[in-house]
Amino acid sequence: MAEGKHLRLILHDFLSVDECKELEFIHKSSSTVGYRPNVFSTTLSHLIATNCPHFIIPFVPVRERLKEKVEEFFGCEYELVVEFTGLISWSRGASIGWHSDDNRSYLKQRDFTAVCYLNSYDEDFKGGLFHFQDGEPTTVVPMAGDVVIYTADSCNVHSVDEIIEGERLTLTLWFSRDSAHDEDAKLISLLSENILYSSNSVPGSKLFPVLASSNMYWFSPESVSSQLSGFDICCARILVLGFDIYSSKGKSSFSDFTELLTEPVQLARGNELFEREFVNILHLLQVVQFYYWKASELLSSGLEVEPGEVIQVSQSQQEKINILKSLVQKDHQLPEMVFGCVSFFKNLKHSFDWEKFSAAIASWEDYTCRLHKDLLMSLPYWRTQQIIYSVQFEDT
Ligand SMILES: O=C(O)CCC(=O)C(=O)O
Ligand SMILES: [Fe+2]
Repeated sequence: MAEGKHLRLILHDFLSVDECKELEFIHKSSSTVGYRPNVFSTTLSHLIATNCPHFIIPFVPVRERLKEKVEEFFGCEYELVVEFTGLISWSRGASIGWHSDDNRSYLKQRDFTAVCYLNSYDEDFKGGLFHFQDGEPTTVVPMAGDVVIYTADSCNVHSVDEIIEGERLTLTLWFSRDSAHDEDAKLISLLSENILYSSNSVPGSKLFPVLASSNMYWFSPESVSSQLSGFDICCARILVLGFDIYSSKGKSSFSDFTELLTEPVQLARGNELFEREFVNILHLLQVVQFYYWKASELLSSGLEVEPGEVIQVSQSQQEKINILKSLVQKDHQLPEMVFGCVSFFKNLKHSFDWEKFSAAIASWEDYTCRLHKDLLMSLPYWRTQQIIYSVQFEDT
């Protein structure tokens, strides 16, 4: 049992670089606008709701190791349940003042907190230092792979400085002694519904994401909460990387852009249009984010790649691209201010390659199929044990 009043633990390099990057990929392709201004989040139940239950697989070993650490440090082996797991990112303007994590009546079940940093102070974002009000250490500098663990009560009052630039990303978990707040039980029940009553039960079936309601993706600047300002975050994450989005649908259906994004879309860059269609904007976003996650190894993956045809954007296609752009972002500077980190995007814009992008499509399919297979094999064990854990299979 740890000593002292301010029970806290800081572990360096608890997560590997690969684990951080994979979770970053999941967040950047699945997040919704969060519970506070300039905050975005990805919960596990949201992944299930948007037909991406397989994205839960990369969380499993990390959750397991964190729970073990917390139980060991606080001397409560086998007593805790995970109450909440989420990827949370904060962009420019986000901050939180002094608080403890159980400071609302509906949060009293929270006993312990673990915050894993998935990217780094100064490199990926500016601002965003973490402070404890009392005791040592007073300041934690977020660095990718590090984790800070503390009691959720008033012994560990803390705050986070305002983000000045970039997007600060964490994997945050809360643990509880109260089994009525067990996240696993809820997730297993949602997973069972998702898998058992859909075509997702077929191994190798293609898993395409399904969009949640459009307001979950609409970012509004603080104080203005209408569709007169702001932007769609799925589109914006693609546009800030220097791409354009094309939908072949006629102008008449542009009146409701949200409908448009649930239908097939294509990717353009400069005056080039990639001919292959994606089933919806989330599918396109996943592949684009996958490209940037895996860029350095894509052409050596050994997968058979069907090269996508690239054609010149015609004038009428360009018009549709422009109309769509003006619908999904009311203010052109805002997305770059929210998601941008100037030096990073400058480098990205120069190194894009369509051949690699075709490889990313094949590699993304392979990746999702592997996760899906893992999920289908694990779920029966999870259902029996009522716990989400890493099941060891002989051939994997
Ligand atoms: O992200 C962090 O460093 C801590 C965030 C926090 O205090 C909270 O979400 O309650
Ligand atoms: Fe907190």
